[in-house]
Amino acid sequence: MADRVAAISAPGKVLMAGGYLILDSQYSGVVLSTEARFYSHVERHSSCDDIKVHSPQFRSEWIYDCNLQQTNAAQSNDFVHLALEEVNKYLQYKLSTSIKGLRISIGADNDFYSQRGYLEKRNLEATYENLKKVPKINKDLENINKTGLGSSAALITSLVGSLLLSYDAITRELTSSDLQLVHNLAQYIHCKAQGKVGSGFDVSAAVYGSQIYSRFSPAVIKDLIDQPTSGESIDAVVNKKWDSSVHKIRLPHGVVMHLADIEHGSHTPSLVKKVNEWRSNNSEQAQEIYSSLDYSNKKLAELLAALDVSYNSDKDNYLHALDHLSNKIPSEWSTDSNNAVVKQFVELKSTLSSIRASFRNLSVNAGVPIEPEEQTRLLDACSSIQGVIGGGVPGAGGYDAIYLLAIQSTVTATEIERQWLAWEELSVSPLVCSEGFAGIECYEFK
Ligand SMILES: Nc1ncnc2c1ncn2[C@@H]1O[C@H](COP(=O)(O)OP(=O)(O)OP(=O)(O)O)[C@@H](O)[C@H]1O
Ligand SMILES: C[C@@](O)(CCOP(=O)(O)O)CC(=O)O
Repeated sequence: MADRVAAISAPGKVLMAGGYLILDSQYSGVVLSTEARFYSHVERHSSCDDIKVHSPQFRSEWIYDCNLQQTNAAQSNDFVHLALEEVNKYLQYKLSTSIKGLRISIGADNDFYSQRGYLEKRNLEATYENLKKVPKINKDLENINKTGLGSSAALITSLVGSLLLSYDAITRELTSSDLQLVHNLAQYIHCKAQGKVGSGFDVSAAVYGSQIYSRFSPAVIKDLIDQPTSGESIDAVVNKKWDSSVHKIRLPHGVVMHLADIEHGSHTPSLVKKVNEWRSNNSEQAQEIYSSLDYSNKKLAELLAALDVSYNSDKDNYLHALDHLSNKIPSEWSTDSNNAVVKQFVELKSTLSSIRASFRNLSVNAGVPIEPEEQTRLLDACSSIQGVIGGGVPGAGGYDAIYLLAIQSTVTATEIERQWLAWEELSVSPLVCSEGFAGIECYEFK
């Protein structure tokens, strides 16, 4: 019997707008958290000292002694190990307690990993219906192929959160100071585990949910990254307010995100390296493209907020506008309407298309396939489906994935799925999750 149980989940992320720009703190990005979540369940047992971490999807268990040395032969998991070590140092310094006697279980919703192999083996197509029938936290994966939802950020965030909760370093209410602590600890642990300091939007989405994000200065965590850490040095960094900024947003009422995983992937760090090199050698041209991207990214954020206001101030008119648009193919949407909400939706459509145009411009000029031609053809075809507002390549782009925003309707969802599954140039398959809005949450373990 466990003496104590703590369980915290954290969502995945989709960076709709702001890829590359958000590496620079003067720009912001629009990031949505997903319904797909990562779960960490921690049991405390006074009858033992060792720590066992079980991951059914990785079909692995990692066992550590009370000095956090791994004692079993499983291939080490640096993300899990570092999270345990750093939280332990923090708790020893802050609460004079060491972590020991733990049974931890970590699992992710299926969308974090491609389920194609599992379905193929059963001669099933990757339709929404079949994907929804795959057993929750499916263990039967021959290969773990990530879909780009940010598994390591969600893993570290949920694990750090549930460890802190286990030792009462945060509360079940998840107050703003609790969230700040989980964010700051998870953020630097994730950077350290990945061996690079990115913008941190993935950990921020895992903690706070859908948001407009601008990054923290890397200098904030420099000491923790460059040197061996101690409880004192960790405490000095994690218990202060950082200079990142988070403004909550959500998708407007009646709008859903459709995500597709593309089999042919891209290596994000190489894309980032090439874009940064090009930017430093072509500063004037880069500034022009970054400014136009920034303009459209900000416009997107403004429109999402404005549509939310429109819905809350006059629901009938808003629903009427949605109904009107959902019955038309996108090329027939027109700003001529005298309905202000229709105009906002038409602007949303053209803003998504401007973001894509600027990304293509960046692709051509930097010589980096951010929206490769294959994705252009796919996105163009999807953008002409009735009820689809627009879409793009999330995050760093490349061949990994696409997202679409669409008016919520079964007819539209069915047509999107049909088109993806029939697409021949690329192997495209849907994920089942849409936007989730929320960040970390306590959950009851069943
Ligand atoms: N279910 C899991 N169980 C244990 N460890 C996991 C699990 N999921 C992810 N991890 C850890 O996260 C690491 C992957 O992190 P990495 O930073 O390479 O991917 P990522 O950028 O988060 O991927 P993506 O955004 O595509 O999901 C794995 O090597 C493993 O250590
Ligand atoms: C290119 C970049 O801005 C976004 C990468 O996003 P993703 O991992 O492709 O979802 C890098 C970063 O923000 O750390």
